[in-house]
Amino acid sequence: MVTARAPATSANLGSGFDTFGVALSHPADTVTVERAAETTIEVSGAGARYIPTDPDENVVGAVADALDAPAHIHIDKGVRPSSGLGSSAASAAAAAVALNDLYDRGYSAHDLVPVAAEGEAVVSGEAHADNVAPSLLGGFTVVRSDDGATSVDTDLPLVACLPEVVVSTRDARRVVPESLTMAEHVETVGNAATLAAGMCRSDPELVGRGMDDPVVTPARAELITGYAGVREAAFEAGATGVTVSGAGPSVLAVPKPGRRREVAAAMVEGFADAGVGARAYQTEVGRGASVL
Ligand SMILES: Nc1ncnc2c1ncn2[C@@H]1O[C@H](COP(=O)(O)OP(=O)(O)OP(=O)(O)O)[C@@H](O)[C@H]1O
Ligand SMILES: N[C@@H](CCO)C(=O)O
Repeated sequence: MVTARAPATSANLGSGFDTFGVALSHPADTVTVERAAETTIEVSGAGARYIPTDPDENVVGAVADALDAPAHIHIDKGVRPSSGLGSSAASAAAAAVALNDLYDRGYSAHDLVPVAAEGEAVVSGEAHADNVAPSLLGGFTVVRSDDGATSVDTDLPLVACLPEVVVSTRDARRVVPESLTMAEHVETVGNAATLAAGMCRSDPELVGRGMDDPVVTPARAELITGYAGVREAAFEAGATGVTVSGAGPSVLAVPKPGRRREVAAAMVEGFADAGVGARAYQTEVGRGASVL
């Protein structure tokens, strides 16, 4: 029997749509695997009743197939599904690490990125790696379709505020604009490059400034009740940048040093003002998945 933990993640970071991601130090999923003739799945924890146990519908079933590693798989969810915090990716990453160890496959964390991404295809129809890469590798990650993932360790406090509403990735992808102007392209590239430089320097001011995105985030913000008020409240409380986490509904903020608690409280209050319950994780950029 092998148990692995894989962290929640926040994809996009505004300017890096489908490209950037970070691992959060918490929350996380924990997956325990035992050799079996056929894969079976059991789920407990946050939102467990919304998660299918059929291996054809759960991300970990696709991971077990990809590794040719049938097992009884128990998923303990710390990351609520449809949260924008990479819930399905956390299960896929933890299962990949646990099954790799159980069956002595010898793959590296980088090798496991496309394996865990097969799990994501079960949920969204596409093998996106922008959540599984940070969940496996930790730190700040950049994924490109043709050459895997690059990761950078960084030291950065974060607040991830999860409201009690559900936005599915499928719905959030439907509102993504099909085109952008040259001016929007130039602004986005400038912001993304600023953010990446900020991550390399562990500089919350640069990261926050680079999170602005004139294209995808405004369209998705419309799906999140209270987003504008939450954003404003976070800035007033000392955030350097605020954006939609992944496909939403979570909202991610980078607090100035020493302001994390205030930013978290302001975001919860911002959602409350819009009549929406929410919880805020006071977290930071963390490590990737590991066997416990
Ligand atoms: N092991 C799993 N954990 C969580 N969700 C799963 C799992 N297997 C299948 N799913 C399904 O995936 C969907 C949730 O995935 P979705 O991509 O919408 O949310 P998310 O992973 O929290 O978000 P995001 O990728 O935006 O950060 C739900 O429909 C859920 O039933
Ligand atoms: N990059 C993806 C992350 C969610 O899976 C999106 O924003 O749609």
